[in-house]
Order: sequence, then C-alpha cells, then structure tokens
Amino acid sequence: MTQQASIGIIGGSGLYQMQALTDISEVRLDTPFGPPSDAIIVGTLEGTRVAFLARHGRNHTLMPSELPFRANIHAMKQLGVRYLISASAVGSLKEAVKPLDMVVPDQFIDRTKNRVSTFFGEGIVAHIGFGDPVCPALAGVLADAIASLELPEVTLHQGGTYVCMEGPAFSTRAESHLYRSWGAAVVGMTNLPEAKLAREAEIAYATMALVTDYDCWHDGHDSVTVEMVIGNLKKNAANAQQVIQETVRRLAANPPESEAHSALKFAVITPLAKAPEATKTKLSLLLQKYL
Ligand SMILES: CSC[C@H]1O[C@H](OP(=O)(O)O)[C@H](O)[C@@H]1O
Ligand SMILES: Nc1ncnc2[nH]cnc12
Repeated sequence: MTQQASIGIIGGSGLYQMQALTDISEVRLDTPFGPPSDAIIVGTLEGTRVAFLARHGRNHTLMPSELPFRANIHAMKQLGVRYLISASAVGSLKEAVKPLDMVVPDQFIDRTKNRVSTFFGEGIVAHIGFGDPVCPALAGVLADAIASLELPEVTLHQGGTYVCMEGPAFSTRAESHLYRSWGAAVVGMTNLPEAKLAREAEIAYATMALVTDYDCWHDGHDSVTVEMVIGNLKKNAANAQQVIQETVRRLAANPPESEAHSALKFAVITPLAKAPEATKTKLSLLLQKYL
C-alpha cells in the first residue's frame, strides 16, 4: 500500500521518535535529491496518518551542514504532506525567553553559508515569496495548541525571529550579542533551509522551537553545551509530544487554508514549455499542477 499522510513532523535534536504513533510503517524513500535523513515513520496519531522524520537521523549522525534538506522535503511531498511541523532545539537570545519555554517563530534571519535551499536551477528558475517564511495559519494552530495545554513552567512566545547559523560550532559571544542587537529571539542551525524548501514544495511549515539554553551571551548562565541542550530537551520531550498530538488533532479537525499551498503559482519565471525535459522530470512532483 502506498503510504500517505497529510501532516508531517520533523524532529530535531533530542526528538528522535514519536511515542504515541500506532499502526506504524517504516518507509524508506528515494528522491531525485538522494535519500532523506532516515526512514520516515508513518503512523496514526489522533486518528490521522502522520509522517515523522528524525532530521539528524535516529542516531543523530548528520550535522546541520550535512542534512539532505531537499530529500527530506521531497520525501514528505511524496507522502502527500500538506502541513509540516518542525520541532527544534534553540538557544535563547532574550532574557524573557527561558530554557524550557516554547517559541513559535514568525521570521528567520539567514546566517548559513553552506546549504542548498532551492529545488530549482538546471534550466528552471523560480522565486517564491518569503516575506512570511512561516505559514501564519499553521503557526496559529500550533500556538493555540501549546496555549491550550497550559504546560507547567512553559511560557509560550508567539512570534519572534529565529537566526539560522551554519554551525556546527555554537556562536561566538560577539555573534550572540550581534543577534541580540538585531532583536532576534532564538538561534538554531536547521530551520531556514527547511522552511524555504517547504514553501517551494507548497507545504505549509511552522516551527515549535524548544528553548534549551541562553547561548553564550548571558552573564548569569553557563554557555551552551550539547549536554545542556539534550538535558533540557529530555525534560521537555514529553511536553513536545503532547503539543504535536494536540496540534495534529486540531489540524485534522479543521485543516486551515494556507497560501503556501499555491506558493509556486506566480513564482516560476521560466516558460515551462521551453524548459529542459530532464529538469521538468526531476521536478515533476512539485510542478505537476503547472505543467
Ligand atoms: C545539539 S545542539 C545543536 C543542534 O540542535 C539544534 O538542532 P535541531 O534544529 O535539529 O533541533 C540546532 O539547530 C543544532 O543542529
Ligand atoms: N545556542 C544554540 N545555538 C545554536 N543552535 C542551538 N540549538 C540549541 N541551542 C542552540
């Protein structure tokens, strides 16, 4: 049976599986961009089929710069995913955003240097709109789900800017202060390429950013370490799973309209009739509505 799921979840550092899934299939997909980070687990949550992928692999073997972002998003598209929720560990850049809090970012700043963040090229050019890099409708459902759970000791911050850095080293103190001076809320290493590719694939994307540390700017707190990130995520993993479950319940009951679902309508500038056949074939899953 072809596996299909309209909701996808990409779990980051510390979130390598979804315990509540039932009727699980482990799906290994290939894509024109190579294999995804790992097998995708398709299972049932709140009566709905969902697809879960561990972004760094289930044994965390891939660095942020090594992540096959295009394959991951293409694989989600192959499964029929229309709403994609990212769960990601982040460092806080604001006093009021405390470790264990949750942020639903609405903006990104790109500080990556080494990522391929588009499916296009090889004779087909497209420029997607990215003024609102996160789907406001999906982000709203996610934030409402977090708020409704009234999780003890967790403050929800709805909106905020996520700085996406290259890594794998954490920031210098000067960089951390620079990001603070820009008014950014959190820093991580993965979400921006994912959001761009999801938009090109016409998938609504939003992030649940799980705050694990104060990076290295805060005089009153130790600088970030992997131990700190994973320790705080372990404390919060059960909360994260509850949030995902509640978000899936709400999405399934009331799937929102999203502009992301027609993001390519006016984005492709190359006349497709004149585009190279090989590239049209490679991108056929994304372009099929427009061919
Ligand atoms: C393990 S700390 C740094 C690592 O954690 C975050 O990962 P993800 O976004 O996948 O949760 C951060 O982006 C870095 O990749
Ligand atoms: N301080 C930090 N910087 C970058 N990525 C992170 N992921 C978790 N904490 C982080």
